Amino acid sequence: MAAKSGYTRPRPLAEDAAPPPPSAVLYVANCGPAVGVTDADVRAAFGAFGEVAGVQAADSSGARVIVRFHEPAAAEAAIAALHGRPCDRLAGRVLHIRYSVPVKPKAVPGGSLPVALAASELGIPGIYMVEEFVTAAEEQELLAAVDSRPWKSLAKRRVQHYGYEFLYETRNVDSKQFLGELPAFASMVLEKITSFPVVKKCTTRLVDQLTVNEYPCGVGLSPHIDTHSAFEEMIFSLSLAGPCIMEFRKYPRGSWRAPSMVNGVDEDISQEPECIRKAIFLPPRSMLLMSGEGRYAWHHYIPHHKIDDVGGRVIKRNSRRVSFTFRKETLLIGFCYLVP
Ligand SMILES: O=C(O)CCC(=O)C(=O)O
Ligand SMILES: [Fe+2]
Repeated sequence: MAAKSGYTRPRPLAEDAAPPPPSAVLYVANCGPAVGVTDADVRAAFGAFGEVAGVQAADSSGARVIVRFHEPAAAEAAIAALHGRPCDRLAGRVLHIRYSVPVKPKAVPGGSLPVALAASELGIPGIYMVEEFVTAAEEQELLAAVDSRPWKSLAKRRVQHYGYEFLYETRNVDSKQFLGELPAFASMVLEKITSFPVVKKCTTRLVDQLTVNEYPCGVGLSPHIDTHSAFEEMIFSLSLAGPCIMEFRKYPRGSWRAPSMVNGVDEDISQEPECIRKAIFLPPRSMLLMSGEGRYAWHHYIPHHKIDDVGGRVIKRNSRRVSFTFRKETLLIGFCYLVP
């Protein structure tokens, strides 16, 4: 019996819910090869009510089938005659018959979510993105610099930490363990950061901690907010080598819980209850600034996709993505502010 009919069982009905609308397609339970009923038997039994267009397995149980008539009237007559009654043509077997419903197409992850190409389209206060923040030559230099240094392997990606070690277990920095100044290879980025369009004044150094993340093709990052108490307001993230989609999620008060850590990796809670979702495309060499509401009230998340739909254009993540995330540890006193 052929599978993949494109139809399935109607959901169990609440008492006051409307039943599936009448159609020419029936979902028939207690019927199929697992209970000794062949395709030909089904055709013979249902053919008495009209021409049968097809008989297919409803699922892998072997005991539920989809019967498609050409005419809805035939399906109606079959339900009236056979549902819940012994069927003579099937040796007295009692069938349970309902109208079937089409299988809902599986959503492409993030597929329905429009992806902004600019922060202004995203409309989250405090999120800014500058394209071509570094040149292609600078990008190559930065990649060569980190590739000549030791990576630390996590479950799905590799990281390097500078300034302060980031402790994934506590989502905090080890402020007692100063690893030293940010490396020389990062100074060109640091200079550019101080002239980032919205960053106006800074009484101390703007950033003092750098996490380099290397994501293999298709690997993302679970939804999180960088610990409020560990880092100051501005978090900069430079994308190199490959693009990604960054999704932002704002959860209604109280409905979000922090993902727990499993072997040093965030538990995937991407299927949590309703939230407002927005997404932006981060091309290689772009710099993202998360500040204010965008940094404190929205979780950021990189979906684990190999292919993304960006405004109808299919973007393949066929290379690694390396990000440089610059933050400021909260220990030192000083402040920077943003031009509104
Ligand atoms: O890879 C990125 O751009 C973001 C990294 C990030 O959110 C983090 O390390 O906390
Ligand atoms: Fe983050």
